[in-house]
Amino acid sequence: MSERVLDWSWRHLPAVQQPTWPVPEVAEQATATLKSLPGIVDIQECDQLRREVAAAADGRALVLQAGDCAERFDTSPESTSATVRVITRIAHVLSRGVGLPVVVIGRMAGQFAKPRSGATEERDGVELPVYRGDVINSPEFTLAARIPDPRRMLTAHRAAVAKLGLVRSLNREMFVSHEALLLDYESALVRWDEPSGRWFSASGHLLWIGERTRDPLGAHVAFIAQLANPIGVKIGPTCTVDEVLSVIDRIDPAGEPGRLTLVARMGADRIRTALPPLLRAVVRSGRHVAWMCDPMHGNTIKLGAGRKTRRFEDIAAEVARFHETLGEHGVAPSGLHLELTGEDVTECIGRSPALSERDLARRYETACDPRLNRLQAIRLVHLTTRTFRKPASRPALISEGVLS
Ligand SMILES: O=C[C@H](O)[C@H](O)COP(=O)(O)O
Ligand SMILES: C=C(OP(=O)(O)O)C(=O)O
Ligand SMILES: [Mn+2]
Repeated sequence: MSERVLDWSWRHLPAVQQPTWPVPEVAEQATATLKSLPGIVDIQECDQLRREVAAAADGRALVLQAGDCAERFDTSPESTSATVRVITRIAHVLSRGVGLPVVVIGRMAGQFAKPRSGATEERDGVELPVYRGDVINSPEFTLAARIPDPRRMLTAHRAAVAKLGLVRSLNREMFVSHEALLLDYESALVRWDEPSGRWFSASGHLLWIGERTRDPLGAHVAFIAQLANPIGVKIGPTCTVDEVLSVIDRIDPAGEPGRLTLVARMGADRIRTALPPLLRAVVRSGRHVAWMCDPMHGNTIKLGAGRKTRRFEDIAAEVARFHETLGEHGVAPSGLHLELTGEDVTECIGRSPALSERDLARRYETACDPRLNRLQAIRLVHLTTRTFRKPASRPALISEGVLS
């Protein structure tokens, strides 16, 4: 990390979920331009966030990371304001409810790239390349919209700068984050900090690696390991003990406080079996990371018409079971990772606040995954404060055999 030459050997490692640009020269021009542009965030703020995540890892604070699944270039300022307002509000509810300071991080100002389950999408017998986020293509169901366009990387930079300005005018302590998925974009926004002798990503304060790109031997992990920013890694129910320990070794070899957050996204029905072996292995290995709960991505279901939704009850149950599991292992819960919007959308269903399958047609506006609306987000955080518990002490757990 302290060499002034960035290691590009990750370019030779397997990189999944990348677009094939139709004209590679246009992509090269776009990334050359990106490299010459000012960064979006500075390293002092990234360092500040790392210290705050370290407090969350120690149980002295909580992190609330939230925003759209797929952020759009053309999100209106009114819609952004509504989302920042609801995030700010639930951060207060959480803070008051658990009696800890809450660190607020938007999935914003750069959340423009989406990993997908399939390369194509079919509608009425027509098959087109899948939408991969505004930085790559556009969601309209036409061939022209779905062809990857590398010039979108420059639009993403402009949109992120504008969004960060707006977000900061609404909530000055707020940080921004996104999935570091599109390696051409991310690598063009790496900057050198001369005073501290470190490389960092100027594309967002915290970057995370998704469930589909967390291969410890893959390009994403090798790339991100060189950056000084706080880093998140999503872990799903198929993650093995070896994988999680290897990811920690690669991204946080020095055990730096606040450096690494593991974001569990297991699903309400799998968290009680999938998370304990990983937690135990990490605790026993003596590594100290922050543990957050993403109760969204393990609970996506597809309804008849192919529309994705999530049941509010499953989301709330996963948070409760996350708290229960961490409590049993003497580990402090470090916070929540949510997909939400301040708009009154009808994308997730549930009994309270009541929304049924029939309501989905009314305001289903997400470009990728179903988000909590304002009332659902507020209700979820109230429920979260009820099941949150500070961990019992380690010696008690060892004598009970939980950590033996
Ligand atoms: O946001 C997460 C992923 O991009 C999303 O869950 C994948 O969705 P898909 O299964 O529709 O491709
Ligand atoms: C793609 C996402 O999540 P995961 O990698 O956990 O599926 C996401 O956060 O939108
Ligand atoms: Mn998503």
